[in-house]
Amino acid sequence: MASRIAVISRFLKDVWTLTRPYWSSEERWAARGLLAVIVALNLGVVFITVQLTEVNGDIFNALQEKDQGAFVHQLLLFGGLALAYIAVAVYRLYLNQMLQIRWRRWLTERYLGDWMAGQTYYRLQVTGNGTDNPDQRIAEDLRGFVQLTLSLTLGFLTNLVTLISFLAMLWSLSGSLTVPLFGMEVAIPGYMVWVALLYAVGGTWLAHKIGRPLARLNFDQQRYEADFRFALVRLRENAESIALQGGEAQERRRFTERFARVVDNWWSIMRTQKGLVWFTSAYGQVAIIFPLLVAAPRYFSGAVPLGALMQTSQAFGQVQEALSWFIDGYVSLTDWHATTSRLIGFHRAVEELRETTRTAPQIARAAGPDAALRVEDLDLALPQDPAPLLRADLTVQPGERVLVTGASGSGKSTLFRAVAGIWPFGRGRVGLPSGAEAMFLPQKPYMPIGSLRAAVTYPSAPDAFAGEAVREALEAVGLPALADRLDEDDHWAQRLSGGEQQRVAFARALLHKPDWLFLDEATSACDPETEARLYTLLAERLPGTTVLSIGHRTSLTAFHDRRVEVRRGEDGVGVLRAVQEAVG
Ligand SMILES: Nc1ncnc2c1ncn2[C@@H]1O[C@H](COP(=O)(O)OP(=O)(O)OP(=O)(O)O)[C@@H](O)[C@H]1O
Repeated sequence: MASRIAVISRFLKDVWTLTRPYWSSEERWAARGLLAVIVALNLGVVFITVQLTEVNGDIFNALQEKDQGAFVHQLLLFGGLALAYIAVAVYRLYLNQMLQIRWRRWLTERYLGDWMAGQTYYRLQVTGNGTDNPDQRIAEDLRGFVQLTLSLTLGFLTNLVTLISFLAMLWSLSGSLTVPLFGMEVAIPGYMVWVALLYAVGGTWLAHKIGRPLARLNFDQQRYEADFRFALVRLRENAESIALQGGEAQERRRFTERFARVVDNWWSIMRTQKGLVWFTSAYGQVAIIFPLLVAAPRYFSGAVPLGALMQTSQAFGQVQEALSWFIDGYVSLTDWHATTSRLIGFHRAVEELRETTRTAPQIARAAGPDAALRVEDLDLALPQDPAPLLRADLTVQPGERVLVTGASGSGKSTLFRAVAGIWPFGRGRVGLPSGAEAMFLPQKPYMPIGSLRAAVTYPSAPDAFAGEAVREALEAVGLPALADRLDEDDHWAQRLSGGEQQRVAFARALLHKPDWLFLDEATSACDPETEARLYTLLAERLPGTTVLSIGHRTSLTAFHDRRVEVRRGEDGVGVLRAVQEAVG
């Protein structure tokens, strides 16, 4: 019990951690004002429903009495109330949705900010610390959290007020019932209240018993559908590799397996729902007659008029509905709990990452006294393993062209990541001169989806360079045919060949004219002539740019002033050493 309380209080704390920031943000007054209006409208709906029920009773009384004047009067009253109800119901939903989107927009901005700041998105991925699918957290869970938090809290308030109002109405309508018990006459005051409570609690309990597996089954269904969809997306993303290797049979088997789970689970949902609908339909039908049946004796005895009978029946229905909300609410609560837990997991992972970034030993970034790149006493490590992967000491003077070589997996790309400042794992110092413009060209350049112009000018905006300059850069790297397609939208990563994508990246470098250019096997997909042409272009067009390349081909040495190589030291750790050879 104590541990259960601890779990609940921890969960509520988590909810508070997620909820508080918006309600105390710069938007707080607008948000609180909007919430106050929505609460008032919700209470307004309950109030008007109570009034409507009473007018409804009076209409039947007028009918019974054949009092046409009173009948018309009550009808007009009913019409006025119904109009008010419609207006309140419309704005209750409209303002609720307005608050949802404002809150969600604020939270999304904040989560996106946290995710992008300090390359958190990258570090979370390389450290792999338990936050799967951050995209789902930001796109779906934030929406779910906002929607469920509002619907649960407002639902709680509205149903509580409805329950109290209609219980009071039922109490005043039902009078007391006298039942013979052990030869005595026992009076049960407000007996309809007890009957309604029994009926609602009993019925909902039975529905809960029959439909209980549904919560789990629905949860599983979402997961199986997502797994199936993900397998299809993987095929689309890796279409070429799979087609080349003839992996269709394997993939097809995977699809069939995953889809079979979707179908199996669906059958279980169907069976459970069938049982539930048998019950709920019967329960719903009986609910129309049941209160009439129970209250009828007092009507026939003349104790209450027809209107009171009808009003009793309506109030009974409202009580039953409100109570069912409380008992059924567990499904939404489970959903809310899962969503909140996923969001809080993401929030914690980001906080922890920030904390370790602040406190854990890591590679220091410090610009040296001059304009050189300095890598000093660097011990590169992996995120999960503090043992050194590569030791490096390197100074590169401005204007130099240096080639880095070494065995596959020896840590060359990781060294570049450290120089770029996105790899903090390890010790030592790395410093690029402050204010220097650096550009990194990886082996597989990123191609944003959109126009070719946007792909060539990336990471600057598409209009950052004159159209003529962009066209000229594409022609220079040997892609004249693309120069006329700058405004064509496409999935360029799939449309262009590997070598063409690498040439687009070179065109980027020509446009941006960085002071420092880092090339990580940036010409590996090009033929030797194209590679030579690209490096010659760099020398001609960017004579002042310092170049540091990673590459395996010996032909690359001709385009560099010197070469450094990663070699395995006596202790098995890679060490970066200068290679004495005539190059250039
Ligand atoms: N996020 C990571 N978590 C664990 N290990 C990693 C991670 N990133 C890289 N590694 C490992 O670090 C080692 C060095 O990788 P790196 O990419 O720097 O090698 P490389 O010298 O550039 O290789 P190649 O020449 O094949 O490109 C590899 O063994 C790789 O598996």
